[in-house]
Amino acid sequence: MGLERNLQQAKRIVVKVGTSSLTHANGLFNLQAIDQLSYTLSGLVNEGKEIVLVSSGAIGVGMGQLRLTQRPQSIPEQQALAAIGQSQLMAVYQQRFSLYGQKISQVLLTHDVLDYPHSRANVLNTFDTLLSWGVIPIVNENDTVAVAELDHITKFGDNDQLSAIVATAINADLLVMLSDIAGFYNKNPQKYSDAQLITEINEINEQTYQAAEGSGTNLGTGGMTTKLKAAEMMLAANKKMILADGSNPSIIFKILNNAAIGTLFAKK
Ligand SMILES: Nc1ncnc2c1ncn2[C@@H]1O[C@H](COP(=O)(O)OP(=O)(O)O)[C@@H](O)[C@H]1O
Ligand SMILES: N[C@@H](CCC(=O)OP(=O)(O)O)C(=O)O
Repeated sequence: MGLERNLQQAKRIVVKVGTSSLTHANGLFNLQAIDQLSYTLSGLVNEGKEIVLVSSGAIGVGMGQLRLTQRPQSIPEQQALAAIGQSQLMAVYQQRFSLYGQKISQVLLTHDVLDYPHSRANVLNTFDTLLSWGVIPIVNENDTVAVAELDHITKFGDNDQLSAIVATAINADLLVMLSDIAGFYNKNPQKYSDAQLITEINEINEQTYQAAEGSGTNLGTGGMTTKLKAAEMMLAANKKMILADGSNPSIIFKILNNAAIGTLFAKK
């Protein structure tokens, strides 16, 4: 028997959306997904929820603008693409959210700013103020500066872990991670047709990581490994995370009504 989900009680919610949910394979906007996302998150704010959106997509949108079909290998080119794509992404969000009278804001962060007390306090004060005003902060990694000295390949461009860092720092009740897949499977479903969806995970161990592989697309970055790391952070903070299919973001309404959707990560 799984846990009672009890997600209707979640008040402060972080929603993370990956590149693969926001853009088509050719790098152009998935307008249906963005429209649904704007509508859904605005509706939740109207219900009294506090919503933070962690949105990837800057590099993918930048690639679409320059008509590139392959993600460049070099970090400076990826950073330049992110700089191009981020403003375009925000322009589209601004337009779509304004249809619902919803105010949004841009918050660009690096993973480490929450490690230092001074910058952490500034970031948390900003989030608290925006949320108290009913504004949705739209967070992305500050890709121009986000190159960790030692291991930029895994640290650069990882909004999965950033979303969990933000969710735990602002004491969110729930992280909803939307991806291009229905949830966490016992093996990579892009490779194995008999892979099975796991509906609930209470503990993450070596075996869980063994089932997680990299991204299936040209645009996604972390694949399942970084999503599991995010889930591990949420569990350690005794918070919940749901991993679900983001092709139709209004799925969040069903998730908050405790429908049996996606994979729930929660401590027993
Ligand atoms: N065990 C697994 N369960 C589900 N998906 C997996 C698994 N292992 C690897 N994957 C891959 O991870 C992909 C999702 O990660 P990613 O492409 O980075 O998405 P996003 O852009 O949403 O961050 C899936 O489409 C799938 O190809
Ligand atoms: N910050 C970068 C990428 C971040 C990232 O984690 O991408 P994804 O795996 O699609 O969630 C961007 O906006 O393109």
